[in-house]
Amino acid sequence: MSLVKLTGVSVRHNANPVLHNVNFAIDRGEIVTIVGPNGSGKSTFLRTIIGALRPTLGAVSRAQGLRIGYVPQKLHIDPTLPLNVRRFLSLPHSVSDAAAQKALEQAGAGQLMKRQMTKLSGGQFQRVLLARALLCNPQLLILDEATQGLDQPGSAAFYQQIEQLRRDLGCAILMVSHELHVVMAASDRVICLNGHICCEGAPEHVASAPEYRALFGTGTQGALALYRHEHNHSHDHRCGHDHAHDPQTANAELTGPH
Ligand SMILES: Nc1ncnc2c1ncn2[C@@H]1O[C@H](COP(=O)(O)OP(=O)(O)OP(=O)(O)O)[C@@H](O)[C@H]1O
Repeated sequence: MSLVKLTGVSVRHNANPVLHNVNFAIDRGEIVTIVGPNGSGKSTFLRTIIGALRPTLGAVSRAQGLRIGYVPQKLHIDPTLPLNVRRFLSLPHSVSDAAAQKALEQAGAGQLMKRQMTKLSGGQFQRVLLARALLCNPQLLILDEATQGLDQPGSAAFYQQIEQLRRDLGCAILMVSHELHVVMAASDRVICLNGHICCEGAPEHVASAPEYRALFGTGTQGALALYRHEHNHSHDHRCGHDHAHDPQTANAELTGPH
């Protein structure tokens, strides 16, 4: 059974339709990335999955007792507030030193326990948010533009950490990102959202889909290939070559264009 399943889900904000007839499921251990232009409903989609928003039509089902870890798009911390990482991880629920340290290590931030939150770099801050999401030992980890503001090497390192987490913890990962060239290489499946699911499939397939190209142009595919090439050299667990790309085959394998 899927961890979360959306069937015919539509969502309105006030009277405005934001999501229309969305069908989606994520299984254990999968990494799924949502891409889409600004205002296309990505955050609304994630908030519906978490249960923070109710669909106006359709149904959301979750595996019983599902544990979800959520890394938000932004988190503002009052710069005048003295708050170190250890105390931050105990908000709102107190956690042990051992649990806090373990979560930080899983997030690649094992040295940050005593640091002030407001003194962290952008990349360190995101890793602490990730550690906080890991405290519940999630079966599904959800990240909303988690690398906003990081430079490209910082983003690439962050997403490699995500892949490592999937290997170590076996959790499924659902993330939103604009950084297609970095994120797509780490994803099993990419969904292109623009109020509805325009197209979905393996990263290379979506990158060549007409619906995707209409929204994002054609420029990202070269960057994707470049990233994948570099990525393979630094990680010998992946296959060491790129697969020849045939747009016609790719399009044939896409599901659900509307
Ligand atoms: N709480 C709200 N009340 C009213 N309208 C909202 C609310 N939240 C979002 N919207 C509207 O719903 C639409 C989709 O917003 P959403 O934040 O889901 O898009 P997004 O794809 O995540 O955007 P971005 O890439 O800019 O973060 C937008 O038009 C937005 O203005």
